[in-house]
Amino acid sequence: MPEAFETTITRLGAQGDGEAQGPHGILHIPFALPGETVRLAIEGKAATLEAVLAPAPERVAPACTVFGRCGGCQLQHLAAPAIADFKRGLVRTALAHRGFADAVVEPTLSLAAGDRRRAKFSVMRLGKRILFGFRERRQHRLVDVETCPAILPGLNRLIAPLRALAARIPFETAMVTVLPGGTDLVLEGKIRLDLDARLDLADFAQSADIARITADGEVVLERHAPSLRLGDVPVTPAPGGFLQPSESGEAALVGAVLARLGEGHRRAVDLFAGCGTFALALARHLPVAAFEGDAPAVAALERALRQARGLKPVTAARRDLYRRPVEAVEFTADDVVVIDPPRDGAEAQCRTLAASEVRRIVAVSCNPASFARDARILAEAGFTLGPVQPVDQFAWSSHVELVTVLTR
Ligand SMILES: C[S@@+](CC[C@H](N)C(=O)[O-])C[C@H]1O[C@@H](n2cnc3c(N)ncnc32)[C@H](O)[C@@H]1O
Repeated sequence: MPEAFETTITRLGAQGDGEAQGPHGILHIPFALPGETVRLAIEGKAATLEAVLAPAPERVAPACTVFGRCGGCQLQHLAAPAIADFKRGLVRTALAHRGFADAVVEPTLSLAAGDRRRAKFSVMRLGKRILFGFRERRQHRLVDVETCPAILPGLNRLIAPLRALAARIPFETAMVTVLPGGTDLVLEGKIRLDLDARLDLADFAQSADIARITADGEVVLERHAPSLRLGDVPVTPAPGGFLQPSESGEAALVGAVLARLGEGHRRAVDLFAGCGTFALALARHLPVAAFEGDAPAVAALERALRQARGLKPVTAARRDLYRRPVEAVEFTADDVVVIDPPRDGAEAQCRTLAASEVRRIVAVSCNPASFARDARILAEAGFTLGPVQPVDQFAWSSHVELVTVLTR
């Protein structure tokens, strides 16, 4: 039997849930905000928000009708300035946890919501009914969506046609990326494509203006290259390959990296380079050695380099930087290193950087906790952490990125 409980929320936890002291320990209460008096239903350790008795001044009406059920957003009920403060706090806390309590953390650079160029939709078939949308928060169920305020209008326009396609072709997920050069569609789910299905996809590509369709790893059709410009070089990413989630986010991160390059370097080393977001911008200024683990991303970068004009020399190497980080002796004191690892961070790579002669590292991270761990390795080898810039390109989620520089 759930127990009714009234309390005041003390803080927002790392996942964006309100936290309060409950009868048997700390409670995590989704959609409750600090300072609010709330009525909860408690069952074991789980608390559900029943009513907000005294709302916080920062509470706002959510932008989406399925907010609260959909797993995509956690913070639509919080005003933008408070989200920016919360994310700055997440960075501060992660740094303090690793002994950087004195680090300068700048105000969050927040990018507008509604800009995301990629979405991964899931499909669930209930008899004749098709659910098409996003996973529910912490559930396997699906929230049927007709529109999403976090994504570009060009992506929203594809929801209805994709839902109709799902009634004819049994895919389980559809990842769509809207790029200036065309839309890329990646379908997955053990799809067997007979001739009729292939013709159907060709008609769909024509009517919905899709540039390329890939199904379970097979490029089924490419009407033209779904490309974007990175560092002003046309690049066609591999199907579903990593890209920054929005054009504005990409521009903000590239700008922040270039602003921290410093002077007098002979070469930039771009670690975890993807298909060249930073490498191609850096190559306007310096020769670049790019390293990346994903073979299709390296191939995309190499293809782009063959067409590029006016760049300094760039090498692109496929390398698993977890198992085989670039060794200390492969760097020189004249290198500036740019590093942008996945969420797990770059512990092994930072150990070889610590042992190298490198004096300047521009770090980009999507996980303040793994960044702080890796920065501690570098600090113990004499690096000083510069001002840290939080960047929020995932409006309404609890994610935050950061850019900074470490020097010695
Ligand atoms: C956060 S993304 C950054 C990509 C690129 N810097 C950009 O901004 O587009 C991290 C990149 O690390 C790559 N990656 C993941 N694990 C890796 C590994 N073990 N070794 C090398 N690269 C890896 C991913 O393929 C992805 O391209």
